[in-house]
Amino acid sequence: MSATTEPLLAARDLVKAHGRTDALRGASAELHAGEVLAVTGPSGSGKSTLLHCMAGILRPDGGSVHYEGLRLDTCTEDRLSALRRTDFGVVFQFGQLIPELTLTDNVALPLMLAGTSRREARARAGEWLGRFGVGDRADARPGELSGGQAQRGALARALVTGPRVVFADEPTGALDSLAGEQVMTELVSAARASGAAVLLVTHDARVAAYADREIRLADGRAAVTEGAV
Ligand SMILES: Nc1ncnc2c1ncn2[C@@H]1O[C@H](COP(=O)(O)OP(=O)(O)OP(=O)(O)O)[C@@H](O)[C@H]1O
Repeated sequence: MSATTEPLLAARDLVKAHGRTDALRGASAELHAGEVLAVTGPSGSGKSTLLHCMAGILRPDGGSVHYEGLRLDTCTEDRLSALRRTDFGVVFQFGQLIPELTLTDNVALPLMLAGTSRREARARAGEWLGRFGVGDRADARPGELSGGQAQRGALARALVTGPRVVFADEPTGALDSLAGEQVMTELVSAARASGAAVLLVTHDARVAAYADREIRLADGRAAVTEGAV
């Protein structure tokens, strides 16, 4: 990863308050194409807020977020929604699969929202579920799955559209350490195989060790110089 290439996604001097709490106070981060970047730091340091601002889920109060040529922090909701459907995938701590839908339909949904036919979307969902080792659970609903199986389904849902960036917020936070290691290994290898960059928020050094690079937040801004993990 050359430091001279333009970042794919760049947050600069972000400021964001939640009510009276200053969650970000001048946080900056750059994500390059194809890299896995860990954002670490203690509880409350602003990691999730930074991820949400960089994913266009939250609008910062100050600073900027650039994704390729686009200013995410000022672009329209419609443009942001379209981008989140096509270019971004998200995985959260508790998979957040839709409980009423089967695993296949959960994974097929982002494709269908992007205009793919149901039949084609379900076929591609099935391939991704197989790739993540949960093909045999395709017809199960989330409530019938183990935490690790549900999280693999969430990974499949995040990657099925071929995103350029996967945002993963404590993706192993609800899993035991073995399941967590498996999910991290699968996330990183699937992202590398498809060329997606990963912005990984974690407070766990073992999870951060899967990243190419780490930035550490403290009190809403970068605490130390960026460096290799
Ligand atoms: N929706 C909200 N409403 C009010 N305060 C919030 C909200 N979300 C976050 N905060 C506060 O903003 C600060 C930063 O929170 P954030 O979740 O970004 O930190 P974090 O580093 O991801 O923490 P954790 O590791 O505990 O998830 C914290 O003080 C938190 O309590």
